[in-house]
This record gives sequence, C-alpha cells and structure tokens, in this order.
Amino acid sequence: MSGVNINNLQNTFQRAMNLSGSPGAVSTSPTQSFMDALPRRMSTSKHIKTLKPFSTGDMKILLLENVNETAISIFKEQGYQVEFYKAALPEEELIEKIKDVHAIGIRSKTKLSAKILEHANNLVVIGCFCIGTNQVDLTYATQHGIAVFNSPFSNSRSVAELVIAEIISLARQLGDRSIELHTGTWNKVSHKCWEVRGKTLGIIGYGHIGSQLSVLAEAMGLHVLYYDTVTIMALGTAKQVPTLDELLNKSDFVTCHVPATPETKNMLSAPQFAAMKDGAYVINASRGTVIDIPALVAACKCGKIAGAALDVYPNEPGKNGEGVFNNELNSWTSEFVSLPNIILTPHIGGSTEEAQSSIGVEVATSLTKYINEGNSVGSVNFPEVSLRSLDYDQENTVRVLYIHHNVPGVLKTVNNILSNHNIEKQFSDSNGDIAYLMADISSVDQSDIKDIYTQLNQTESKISIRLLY
Ligand SMILES: NC(=O)C1=CN([C@@H]2O[C@H](COP(=O)(O)OP(=O)(O)OC[C@H]3O[C@@H](n4cnc5c(N)ncnc54)[C@H](O)[C@@H]3O)[C@@H](O)[C@H]2O)C=CC1
Ligand SMILES: O=C(O)C(=O)COP(=O)(O)O
Repeated sequence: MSGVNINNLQNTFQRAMNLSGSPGAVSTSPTQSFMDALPRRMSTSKHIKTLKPFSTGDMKILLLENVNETAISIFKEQGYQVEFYKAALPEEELIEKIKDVHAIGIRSKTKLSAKILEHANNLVVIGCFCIGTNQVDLTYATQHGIAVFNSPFSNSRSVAELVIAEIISLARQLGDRSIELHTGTWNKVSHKCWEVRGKTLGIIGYGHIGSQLSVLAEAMGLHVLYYDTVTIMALGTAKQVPTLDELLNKSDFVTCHVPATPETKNMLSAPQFAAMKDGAYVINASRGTVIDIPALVAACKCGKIAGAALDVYPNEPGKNGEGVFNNELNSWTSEFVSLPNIILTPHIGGSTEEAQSSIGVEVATSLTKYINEGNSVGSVNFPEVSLRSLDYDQENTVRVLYIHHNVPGVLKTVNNILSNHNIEKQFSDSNGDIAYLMADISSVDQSDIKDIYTQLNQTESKISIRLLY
C-alpha cells in the first residue's frame, strides 16, 4: 500500500467548485444489496469513461415547497431527474414519493420524521432550502447515513428587514390604519403611536438574524439588548444581558430569533408577558412553538401588550390558498384577529427573491457536491469531509465513501480491504456516534469494484457505502 495520506482537518476545506464532474454513483441503505443499488443506464457524460456504467442521469431528486428555480437548473445541468412540486405533499403521498429518490429538497413545512424516512430506500441526502432543520429527524437521518444540508444565512437579512418593518408598523399601528382605510374608514390618530428612535429593542437569540437585526435597529436610533445562552460579541453598542427577565423588564419591543428546540418551546408565556413593560410589543419570526399564543392573546386583551407581529405558527398549512389556515388547530385565531394592532403574516420572513435564489444556489451546490463527490462540508449532521475533486479522466480510479459507526478499529479494517490498490488520498472524521471515511484508490479494475463493495458491505461498523467512479 502506498500513498496513504490521512489529511488533517485544516487541509480539507478546499472546495472544488467544478460541478460538472459527473461521477457514477453506487449507493445503498444498509439493507440493500450491491446489485440492487446499481443504477441501470449507461453513462453518457463525457466525464465518465465507458467502462464506468453509472450515470448522474440515474439520480432522482424530489423537490417540494416551491424550491427556487436556481436549484432546479443546477440539478438539471447535472442531468439528475428532477420532480418538482409547489406545495408540501400530504404524508401518504410523501411516503410513496420518497421511496425511490436519492435526494429530497424541502423547506420549513415538510416534516421528515422517522416514520417518513423509514420508507426512503435510496435516500442519500436531504436539502433544507431554508435555515431551520427542526422539521427533519436529524438523529434518524444520521443513524441511517443520510446527510442533511441547509442554508445557514441566505435569508437572514430578509427576516431582519421584515422585523424592522414590523417594529415601525406596530409602533404606528399601521396594520389597523391600513385595514380601516381598505374598508372605507378614515381614522387619523396619534394616540399611542410612537417613534422608534430612543426605544429599546430586546432580541432573544443573537445569531445570524438577531445580530443582523441589531445593526439595522441601531441605525434607526433604537437601543439594543440581547439575551442568548452563549456569550456573543455585541455589534455596535448593543448589550448582552445575563437573563431573559432582564431583557423583558427593559425592552419596549421583544423579538424572538431562536431555533425550535425543547428549551425554546413556549419560551414566552404568561410569566414572561407579565415581566414585560406595560405597553410593550412582541414579535415572533422564528418558530411557532416559541410563543404560547393563547397566553399572548390574554396579555394583549388586558392591554399589557400593545401589539404583536407573528410570522410563524404551531400549525402552518403546507400550501397557499383560502381556508387552508386551519382555525380548529389554531384555536386562538378568532379571538386574536379581533384585537387591535395584531400583524399576522404567512411565514414570509425568508420569502424574498434575493433570499430564495441564493438559497437555491447554495443548497443545490451542497447537494450536488455531496452526490457527485461525497463532499460533506457544511452538512448539519455529518462530519465535514472532503478531498480535492476526483480525477474522473484517470482510468481505474474509485472514490470510496464509507459512513460508519464511530468505533475503534474501523480504519484498519477498511484499509485492509483497500490495500490491494493504491490509496491515493484519504480523509476520515467523526461526529458523535458516526464517522465518515473518504478514500481515492487507483489501480482498480472493473471486476474489483464489486469485490471491494462486497467486502466493505460485510464490515460490522458500516452504515452506508457509495463508490464513485
Ligand atoms: N420566519 C422565517 O421565514 C424564518 C425563520 N427562521 C427561524 O429563525 C431561527 C433563528 O435563525 P438564525 O438567527 O439564523 O439562527 P442562529 O442559529 O444563527 O441563531 C440562533 C441563536 O439562538 C440562540 N439560542 C438557542 N437557544 C436559545 C435559548 N434557549 N435561549 C436563548 N438563546 C438561544 C443560539 O445560541 C443562537 O445564537 C431559525 O432557527 C429558524 O427557525 C429562519 C429563517 C427564516
Ligand atoms: O429558513 C427558515 O428556517 C424559514 O423559516 C424559512 O422557511 P421557508 O423556506 O419560507 O419555508
């Protein structure tokens, strides 16, 4: 065995930008046989030698929730088979559709629970064309060797700008004035309408969105306080406060920018509303679970809270249209909409042309690089592993992608299997219970490939294997 090079972390972050390299792919879930996993058609790509029988044309991608056209064109350029839907699919239909796809692209509505994912026989990768990944059972995906990617900040600016609009709209009761005039009532008032200059904005969660909002808010003359579970450098003259209560006591506007987690569920409920200043405003463009909406309704009804803007809800519909917002599931709706100064938007925080097109490019690029090269840099659940692009023009070279349980002795076992060939380069990294090994081997005959696969498939620690060539 020669040329073994287990790279360290630093020198693996080079990301080959050439997306046109189109390797064939063999993939299996742990229950599939090698032959089951073989795509059937001969390759037509100029990047694949005729002895290489697989084609990117065999890759099937299911795109839901109106994923941006930039993504569709990247996938089509690769020759993948793309099935596209504007809305989320009902559970039964999703279970049917997910059975034979290799990749799926979703946004915030599609729940990829274990119940759904257990039907995904060929799934290699999930693309969340959004920031949040709470809709995916990440534990199940990881344990089954399915990589998950998202777009960590392509829509942050759009959300921050929406919140700025809401701060002013609430302070000036814009929603109510507009509705009144739409229905023929002229109501010119200044009572309890305020400038935002000099007021205090309390940001819960000072991540990508919260910190971007902080900068915009300060530019309008707001003072910014923020609360976060980790210590984060303040931008501008914003100040981190040590407790949520302190933020609530001191803020005129309170806005939530935390992920949906067990800890953030009902983070703002009756005691937190009680702790706020009289006449404060509440904004939530994070996730519907973060605010206890019935408690918010009660706080608005008694005048403690002077107005609220919600973009997200515990039960959101999977498609657009009249009557799809299920009032039975959202029992608070009728009471809430009759209150003054309540702005309700249909989860549009990240819905701008700019955000959607850049998310489309970013996530589609990540998926393509993972499918074609095994590059997992940026994955939310996988160790980040990459090697420089495989030279598909070089005869008899195979890239081995081996996802396995993170237990001792795996490298030795795998390298024993690969040792009859020349290991050109190799990289391995782990993340909790799983690890990912990538190796380029040369001097591999077509007849060796099945043998390598069979041997790797018999290793105890294997979760899933792909051979690219
Ligand atoms: N309305 C919309 O269309 C959109 C909504 N979102 C939601 O906004 C959320 C935040 O997005 P980013 O700012 O990009 O996330 P991020 O991960 O950059 O920041 C989240 C911040 O919340 C903090 N945090 C987590 N748990 C906390 C807790 N219990 N208490 C206090 N702080 C806590 C984290 O330390 C982190 O600093 C996303 O998870 C997503 O659910 C994101 C994009 C669009
Ligand atoms: O990016 C996020 O997490 C969002 O909430 C945006 O979701 P969407 O893509 O609009 O379904």
